Amino acid sequence: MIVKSIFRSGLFAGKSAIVTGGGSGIGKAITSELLYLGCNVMIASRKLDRLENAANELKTITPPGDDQPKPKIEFMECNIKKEEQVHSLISNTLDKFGKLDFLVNNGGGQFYSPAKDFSLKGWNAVIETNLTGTFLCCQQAFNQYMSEHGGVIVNMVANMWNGWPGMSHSGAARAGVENITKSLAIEWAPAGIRINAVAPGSTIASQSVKDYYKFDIMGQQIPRVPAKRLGTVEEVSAAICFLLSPAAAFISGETIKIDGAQSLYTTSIPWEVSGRYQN
Ligand SMILES: CCCCC/C=C/C(=O)SCCNC(=O)CCNC(=O)[C@H](O)C(C)(C)COP(=O)(O)OP(=O)(O)OC[C@H]1O[C@@H](n2cnc3c(N)ncnc32)[C@H](O)[C@@H]1OP(=O)(O)O
Ligand SMILES: NC(=O)C1=CN([C@@H]2O[C@H](COP(=O)(O)OP(=O)(O)OC[C@H]3O[C@@H](n4cnc5c(N)ncnc54)[C@H](OP(=O)(O)O)[C@@H]3O)[C@@H](O)[C@H]2O)C=CC1
Repeated sequence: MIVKSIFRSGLFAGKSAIVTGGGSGIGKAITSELLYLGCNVMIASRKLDRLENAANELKTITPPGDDQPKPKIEFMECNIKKEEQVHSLISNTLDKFGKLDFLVNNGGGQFYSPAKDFSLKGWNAVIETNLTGTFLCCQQAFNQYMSEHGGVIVNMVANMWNGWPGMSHSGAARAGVENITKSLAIEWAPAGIRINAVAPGSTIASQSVKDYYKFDIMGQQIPRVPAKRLGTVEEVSAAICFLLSPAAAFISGETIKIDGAQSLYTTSIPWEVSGRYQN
């Protein structure tokens, strides 16, 4: 997978980024585009073998142009739910690259379930992954580096604007991420930090979605999207690179929806309200 970019070759030359969940799906597309633009990238998540495979695949990416230095890709295991592992992710990245300009909090996920069936363990797993994990990465990046040097952070949320029936744990977590994005945009502005979020519709045809959700959850969505098509991982990556770039120098605390106007039109899951609720 090599994502070409509409951005200027060398735009991020010499910069350094962390992409959580960078070994698959949207995260892999972001990593690919950052490398193409000259940025050194650390990818991190729970599954080391997948990270290693992705790093081997993506290490061949070279920015176009004879005068462009070749960016480096590194990988490490990190469960973003675990504070000590997040601490190590930031400190190892600083050891490898000497700096941390960009943090992309892409790692996350959930499982489909009616709210009445959640176990507390399942609820906590999703909140800790998406909300607490994103917060820990922001906090460690700030405390170990960005408080002194500035930086840019992009958080991943989802189409939870009208609730997220069937994924209400994740909707709650993502709404929390959207709100903390605003709080930190204000608290950390004096340090020269910008922090924004992107909200893909439930329509980004990543390989993992196809693998994980056994029924055709994506195909069902197409009639519910005004654009009448699914989105691509490259379209999410492009929005993130825009937010990381100087083109977005005066944008902070904002969330960009990448959903072909889906969120204006329907809820994000084909959920039918089928009669009166029965206990
Ligand atoms: C129309 C909508 C389309 C989709 C739009 C959105 C797409 C995406 O978000 S793309 C991302 C696709 N990938 C995923 O969503 C990842 C899949 N989920 C996971 O990897 C994990 O479940 C997790 C990240 C959400 C949590 O992982 P972890 O912290 O390691 O927790 P465990 O897997 O150990 O599970 C703990 C606990 O949670 C309950 N649980 C987990 N899976 C399910 C399930 N499929 N159904 C019901 N409950 C589940 C369960 O209680 C687990 O405990 P145990 O029973 O003791 O295992
Ligand atoms: N595809 C879509 O339509 C949408 C996706 N999103 C969100 O975008 C992000 C990327 O999704 P997508 O690429 O489609 O799916 P993926 O499943 O490919 O991406 C999720 C990534 O998060 C990583 N991850 C999950 N839990 C943890 C954890 N505890 N610690 C560290 N890393 C973790 C996974 O790696 P590993 O398993 O190795 O830990 C994986 O690389 C996710 O947050 C997803 O929820 C939001 C809206 C819609």
